[in-house]
Amino acid sequence: MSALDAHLVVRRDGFTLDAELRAAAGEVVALLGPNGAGKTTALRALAGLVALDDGHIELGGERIDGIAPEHRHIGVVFQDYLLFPHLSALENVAFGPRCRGVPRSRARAQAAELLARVGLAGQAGRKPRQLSGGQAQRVALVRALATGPRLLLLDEPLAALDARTRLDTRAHLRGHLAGHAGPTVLVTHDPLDAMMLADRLVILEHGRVVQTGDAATITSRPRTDYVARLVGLNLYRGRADGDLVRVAGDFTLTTAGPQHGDVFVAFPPAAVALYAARPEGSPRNTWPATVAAVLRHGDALRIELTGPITVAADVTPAAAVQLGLEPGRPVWASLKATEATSYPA
Ligand SMILES: Nc1ncnc2c1ncn2[C@@H]1O[C@H](COP(=O)(O)OP(=O)(O)OP(=O)(O)O)[C@@H](O)[C@H]1O
Repeated sequence: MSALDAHLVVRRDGFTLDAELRAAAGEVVALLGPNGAGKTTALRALAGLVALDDGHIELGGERIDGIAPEHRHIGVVFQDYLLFPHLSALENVAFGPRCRGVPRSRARAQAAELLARVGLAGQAGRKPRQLSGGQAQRVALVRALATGPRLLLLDEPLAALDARTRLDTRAHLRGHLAGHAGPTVLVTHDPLDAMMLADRLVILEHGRVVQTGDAATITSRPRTDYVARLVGLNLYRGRADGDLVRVAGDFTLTTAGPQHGDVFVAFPPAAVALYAARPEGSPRNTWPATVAAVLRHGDALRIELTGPITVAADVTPAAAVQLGLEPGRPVWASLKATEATSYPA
C-alpha cells in the first residue's frame, strides 16, 4: 500500500501554507493547530479541491497533484458527513463502488459487510435523518472506505457530535481506522482527538509545521507556546550551562538534566508551589511573584503569576484561601529542579 509524501504550498492574500506532510501506509497522522493555521487548506489541497501553487503530492511514489479530485482515489469524511439524504445507509455506502462499475448485488453485499463491521447491521435500511450523529459519522467513514481509497482524509470527524457520543465514537474510530491499509490524515483542533486517534501528530501554526512527533514526545517536549498550552505545561526558552538555564534576563532555573546551549525548559503547573513568605531550606528555584489571575482548572485553581517569568501554578482551593490568592497578591513561588525538564531547542 502506498505512502503519502507531500509538500503543500498554497498562497493566498495574507496567508501562505507551506507544509511538508508524510504518512506511511497504515499510519494515522493528525494535523493539529489553532484556528486559521491552514489545516483545512492542507486537507483540501490533498483532496484536490484547492490547487497547489508549489510543491507536490505523491502517493506510493506517483504524483497525484495534477490529477482531478475524482481520480485521486482518496476517501474523504467531512465533519458534516454529507450523506445523500434520500438514500439509505446501505445505498450511501454502495454508491461509490456502484459508480466505479461494481455490480449492484456485490456493491450492496460489500456495503452490508462494512456496515456490520462498524456495528450498524441493524441500521442499513435507515435514511440519514433516522440515524444518530454517531451512527451517521460511522456511515460516512464506511462510505469513504468502501471504494478502497489509497488515502483517507478526515476533517474534524467528531466535531458535530455531542460530548457523550463523541467519547464513544472516538473510542471506536481508532479501531475502524485500522481497517484502512493506506495512510490517513486527520484534521482537528482537538488535542484529545489527535492524541487518541493518531500515531503521529503534525502541529501546524501560521501555515507552517512547527513540531511533529508521537503524542508522548509532543506532550513532554513542546516546542511552541501553542503546544505548551495545549498540553498544559509552562514553557521557556533559554541558554543552558549544565543544569542551570538562564531563561529571562538574569533569571536562572535549576533543571533536571545537564544541557548546553539553546534549550527549552518545561514543567507542569502542579510542580509550582506557592508560599506567603520565602520558604525555609527551600528548593533551588525560589522567586517572588505576583498573582495576575485565578482561574478554575478542574478540581484545582490555576494561578497565573507575573515576576521574573510568567508562570502558571495549580493549587488546591483550600491553599488558595489560606494564602489569600487574588490578583495583585505578592507570593513566593518555588519549583523543584527535578520537575523542570530541559531539552535542546
Ligand atoms: N477560500 C479562501 N480564500 C482566501 N483565504 C482563505 C480561504 N479559505 C481560508 N482562507 C484563509 O486561509 C487561512 C487558513 O485557513 P484554514 O481554514 O485552512 O485554517 P484552519 O486551520 O482549517 O482553521 P479552522 O480550524 O478555523 O478551520 C486563514 O487565514 C483563512 O482566512
